[in-house]
Order: sequence, then structure tokens, then C-alpha cells
Amino acid sequence: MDVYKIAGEKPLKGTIKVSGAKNSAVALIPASILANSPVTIEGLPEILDVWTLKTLLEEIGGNVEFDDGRMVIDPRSMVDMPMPNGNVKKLRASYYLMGAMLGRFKKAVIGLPGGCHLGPRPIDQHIKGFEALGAQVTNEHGAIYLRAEELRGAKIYLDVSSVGATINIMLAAVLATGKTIIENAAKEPEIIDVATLLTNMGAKIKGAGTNVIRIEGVEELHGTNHTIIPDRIEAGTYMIMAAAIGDGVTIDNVIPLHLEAVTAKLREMGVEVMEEEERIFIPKPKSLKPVDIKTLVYPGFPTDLQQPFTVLLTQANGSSIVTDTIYSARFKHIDEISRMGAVAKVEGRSAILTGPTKLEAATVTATDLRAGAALIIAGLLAKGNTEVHDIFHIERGYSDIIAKLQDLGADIHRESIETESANQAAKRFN
Ligand SMILES: CC(=O)N[C@H]1[C@@H](OP(=O)(O)OP(=O)(O)OC[C@H]2O[C@@H](n3ccc(=O)[nH]c3=O)[C@H](O)[C@@H]2O)O[C@H](CO)[C@@H](O)[C@@H]1O
Ligand SMILES: C=C(OP(=O)(O)O)C(=O)O
Repeated sequence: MDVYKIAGEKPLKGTIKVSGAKNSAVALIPASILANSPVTIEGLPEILDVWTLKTLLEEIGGNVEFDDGRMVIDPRSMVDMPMPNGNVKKLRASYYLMGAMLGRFKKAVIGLPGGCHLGPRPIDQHIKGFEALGAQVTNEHGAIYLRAEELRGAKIYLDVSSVGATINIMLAAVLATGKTIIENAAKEPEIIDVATLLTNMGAKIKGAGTNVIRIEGVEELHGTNHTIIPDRIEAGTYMIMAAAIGDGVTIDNVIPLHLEAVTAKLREMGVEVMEEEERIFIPKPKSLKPVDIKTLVYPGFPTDLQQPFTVLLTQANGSSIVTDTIYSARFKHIDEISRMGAVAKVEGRSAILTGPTKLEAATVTATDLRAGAALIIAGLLAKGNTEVHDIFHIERGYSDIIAKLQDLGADIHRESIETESANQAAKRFN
């Protein structure tokens, strides 16, 4: 089993480059299914989710080459192969295969997706959208079966501004007959990125990035070349690290506008954040003030940065409250940082953190992707040698994180360790 080993208390200094956005990548790749000629996507992050999607596209007959962040997808030989199990369960975003395959083949069978366990993550709004477009949708033994004679444009009001449902409906609607209107659409930057790719493929989409998206169906879509946007969540993670244990860190390849809520909260804590066009510089912070945070849909504070931020708040002078309004169970990391000495408790949808605390190294487990990022920050701050287990969660979403942090001066590496069975441990104990 591979783990991350971190020797803490080494200040971070220098420049770190952000990779392409995970949550764009995982939609851009399935979007290529809709084209009638090859699609090239540049700047993709080298993360497990991207590799899994490459495999999934190959499973349905696509020709996919991926090298140095550049993926060339030839969708012409793809078929409507059912995928009720297997790789679809390794990531959340396999749900985009539903919209893309329904759009192209008018049918699809896709197993319910995996991804981070953060409380219930229903896909009822995706299904409501597909049904409004004319598809028959059934759930059979944990797989979603979709079939349509014809997809017809429709007006769809989303009960929740879901990122996944907004993108999935766009994917299904671009080749439908007539006009689709998505109301109460999500406004995340990744939605604009996917709409840009689809538009360059020949789709007619207006309003992406606002809460009303209008799509005029077209007969076919062609290949194109697209460069992905930078990952605002990865960038935000490094901003939080810089505020926690930085000695002057430049974060390169960012769109500062995408991180306004995070920047505002860091400034409220007393952290200086200097923005340039595509870079953010955070000098060594002095003392940190506590702040309260409430996660909201974009442009509010992103839920995906809530967990890393809680670790920073253990270093602030006083108590902070973090409330997650998006997910009901996104505080599993609090138990793990408590092992390291964090003074923290969870009450309902809020975590209360009191600092400043000198964290101590421990062996901890990543329960999900951003919990893993939070544990890396805690390990960088802690006295002693921290070991982080279940790192596959982290590698679903952070490209090259070990090398990037080593370049900033962190003492972190990936190592294989022997695992002991419960029986072996019991024998040793007796
Ligand atoms: C692959 C990807 O892009 N993942 C991101 C995406 O997840 P994902 O697309 O799954 O998140 P959504 O925006 O859909 O979910 C937001 C909220 O709406 C609820 N909901 C969603 C869909 C639905 O049909 N019914 C419903 O009730 C969810 O349970 C959740 O409480 O946006 C989340 C919110 O910014 C991020 O945390 C994830 O990193
Ligand atoms: C929740 C996340 O990912 P996913 O939706 O892919 O599980 C995340 O990126 O923080």
C-alpha cells in the first residue's frame, strides 16, 4: 500500500503551478462523444479521474491518446455499449456519460456513479432534465437506463442549482431538436468551459455562467481544439497552504476572479493576497484572525475548499465556525485532524474550530479527496512525521502534488509500506 509521508514544519517558499481543472476535465472528455471528428483537449491534469475516463471512452470503442496533458479523442468508432458496472463506479463524473451518450446514441446504460462520500448525492435533477427532453429513464439494479425515440428541446427548472445536472442537460440538449432552456442553472466556471468547448464544436449555447442557459439544438457537432481552464480548487488549496505555512508563495496559472470568495476570507483573516492577471502571491502571514465560513454555490465559498480551510482555522487566534450548506456529511476529516491535536467539534452541518493549536504528527486516513488535501496541510504544519493513508482519493484530483510541494521546500514523499492484517496485529499485541 502506498502512503504519503510528511515531515512537518518546513516553510513553503517559491512558485507552484496550477494544473487544468478536474471538474472541467471530467465533463470535457465525455463531451467529445458528441463530435463526428477528433477533439483535442490541452492542459488536462494528470489525475486518476482523467485516466479512468480515458479507459471508459476506450471501452466504448473510442480511440484516445493522452500525453503531456494533451488528449486527442477520436469518437467516430464509439458505440452505445452498456456500462452498468466497473470503471463508472470509480468517479462521480461518469454521470456525464449519460448525457453525452443519450445525446449521440439516444440510449445509454450507465451505473450509478462513485466519487466522494459526502452525504446523499442524488441525481434526480439530471434525470428530470433527461425526461423533459423526451427520454425514458429507469433505475435497474443500480444502473440508469436511458432511451429516447427523439430528444426534443424543453424548458427545465432545476430545483437545486446542480453543477452536474446543468452540464449533463447541456450535453443531452445540444443535439436535440429545438430549444432547451435551463432555469436556475448552476454558474460555476467549469460550466462556461464546457459550453465553450461545445460551442467550438458547433453547438448553439447562450447564457452559460448565468442562471438561465438557452440551447438551440443542431444536427451535428464536429471536432475542435480546446484548452482547459485552471483548477480553482487546486489553486485555492495552495493559497490555504501558503497562508498556513508559507514564507512567500506564488501560485501561477490562476484566474483570480474564480477565487474571490476564498481571497476575501483569507484577507478577513489578515492574510495578504496580491493578485496579478494569472498569478497570486501570498507573503508570509503574520497572526491569523478567526473567521466564519458558509459554503454556497458559485460565486460563494466553494464546498470543495471547506475541508482544507478548517486546518488553516486551527492556526487562527480564536474560534471559527464552518457551515457546509451543500453537503450534509463533509466533516469526516475533523476526526482525523483531531488525532493531530486540532481543537474541533462538529455540530450538525457546522464544524467549530478553536486555535491556535500546535498540531502533532499522526497516522491518518483520507476519507475523500479534499479530506486528503486537508490532511496534507495538517501534516505540513505538524511537528513530527505524518503518514497519510488512502491516498488514491487525493490522486483523483491533485496532479503531481508531491513534486509540486517538494519544489516549494516541503518534505513529503510517496512510499510503499507493508500492511499488517488484523490477525497479525492482534498476535503482535498479545
Ligand atoms: C465532478 C464535479 O464537478 N464535482 C463537483 C460537483 O459535484 P456535483 O455535480 O455532484 O454537485 P451538485 O452541484 O450536483 O450538487 C450540489 C447539491 O445539489 C444536490 N443535488 C444535486 C443533483 C441532483 O440531481 N439533486 C440534488 O439534490 C446535491 O446532493 C448537493 O447537495 O459540484 C459540487 C458542488 O460544487 C462539487 O463539490 C464537486 O466537486
Ligand atoms: C467532491 C469532489 O469531487 P467529486 O464530485 O468528483 O466526488 C471534489 O472535487 O471535491
